[in-house]
Amino acid sequence: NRRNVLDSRICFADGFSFGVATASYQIEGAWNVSGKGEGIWDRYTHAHPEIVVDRSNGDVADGSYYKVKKDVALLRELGISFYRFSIAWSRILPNGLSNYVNEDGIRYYKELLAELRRNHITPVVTMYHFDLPQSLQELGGWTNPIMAEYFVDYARVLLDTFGDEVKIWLTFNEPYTFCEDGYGGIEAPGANSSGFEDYMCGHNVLRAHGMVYRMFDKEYRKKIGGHMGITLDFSWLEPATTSEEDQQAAETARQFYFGWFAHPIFSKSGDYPPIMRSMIDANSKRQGFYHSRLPYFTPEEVKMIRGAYDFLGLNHYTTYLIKHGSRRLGVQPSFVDDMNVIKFQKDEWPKTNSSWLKVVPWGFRKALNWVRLNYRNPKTLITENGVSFERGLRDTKRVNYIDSYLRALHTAIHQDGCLVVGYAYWSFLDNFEWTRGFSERFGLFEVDYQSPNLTRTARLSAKYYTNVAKTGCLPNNFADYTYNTD
Ligand SMILES: O=S(=O)(O)CCCN1CCN(CCO[C@@H]2O[C@H](CO)[C@@H](O)[C@H](O)[C@H]2O)CC1
Repeated sequence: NRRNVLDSRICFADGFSFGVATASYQIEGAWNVSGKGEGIWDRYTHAHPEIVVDRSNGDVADGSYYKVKKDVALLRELGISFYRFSIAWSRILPNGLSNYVNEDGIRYYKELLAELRRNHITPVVTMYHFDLPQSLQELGGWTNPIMAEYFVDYARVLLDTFGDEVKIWLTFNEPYTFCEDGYGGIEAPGANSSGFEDYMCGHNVLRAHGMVYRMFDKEYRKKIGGHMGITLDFSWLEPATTSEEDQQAAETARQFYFGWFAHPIFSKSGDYPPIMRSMIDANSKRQGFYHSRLPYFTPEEVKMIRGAYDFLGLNHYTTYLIKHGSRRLGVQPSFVDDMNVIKFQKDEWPKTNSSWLKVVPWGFRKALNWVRLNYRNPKTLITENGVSFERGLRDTKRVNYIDSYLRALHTAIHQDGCLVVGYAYWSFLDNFEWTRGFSERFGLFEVDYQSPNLTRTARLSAKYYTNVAKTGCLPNNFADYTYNTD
């Protein structure tokens, strides 16, 4: 056992696993190498460099495509037990369709998986982390229902090709983010028609997820075994005051931001959250539409999607306050208008290098308990939690963030009974932070983008995290401050 009775450290259960996470477009580079097809983030950053604060892109990024051996050696040094990464759809199927498989793309991921196996590191693979093949976006992308079928074809190629080595699969990373910010906002593909295409995107992503899970469950599980889930992002949403209105507004916001995708899959009844259904139907009617802007599932689809999980992948970074909104008439239909709440953060909450990311560990505990209570305590893997701070190797603030969030997680598990089986820190390396480019660094390892071989250097947080991963306990001598965790 890890500890003796006088040991004051906080320790996680022996079976609890620590890992790190990355995503293909953010680290690989080699955007047009060895047969890889163009993806929507390649197109978007090349056509609209101004959308990224430092006008950078993922053409080169961390060059991870060329650094498999070196990077897995760093993972080994970190002492982590699993590595979450994503596969670039257009590296496997350059034009998105399964009629042409790019063998070199297969080779790259086979090489990575072999290196991980040699180092006894378990792979956790995300099938889709925002990087849709551009050729499929030209067909309307996720707003086109046929995209679900194309995703099933892609998933089948992945399961056939990698199913003997990969036992933990995530279909999607953060559908809220790529549907709302992508089809309703400024991220790729930049459709920017919120209130319409974001709901179409979400509808087809949920269908795609359900179809792939049922295929996995029926055709692959007995052959290759394994577990399949989906990763959802859940910022905790706290009522700004104890008023009935604000408490109602916070619950509505949780259902719109998280329940949009969690309720159809993890709730007992399935389908969209009732509050989303009723508010969007009513708003659409009032706005003169014959059909609700939120599509309807058929009864068969509700059944297919409900319970389509072995575990929940949960990303959590921060917390917001929610106030009730005042009904605004005549505005452009949008997700935010449908929800009709005011979202903000307290000025005194500790800041980071990302404007949206405030350090609020107690929100992590609340989010986990809301999941436990609303979805019957599903087996949960924390697939991302992390923080951006200014550059520098002595990143004590990042150590304090991780230490405080792990304390909140420990309380949620050991006091509240949340069934969390592991934790991945975001991110292994500094990487391309979407519209924030390389200006916001999340890595345990600093990447020197000026150096020709993109040198990786361990920060203090890498040493802290190695101690945690190897002992399963929070060391007493690293963090010099604990943020409020209750
Ligand atoms: O509030 S603002 O309007 O100023 C912009 C908010 C943009 N958000 C940021 C948080 N992200 C969820 C986490 O997103 C995750 O976290 C990591 C760090 O961001 C990303 O690198 C990962 O790819 C992603 O999975 C969703 C998009």
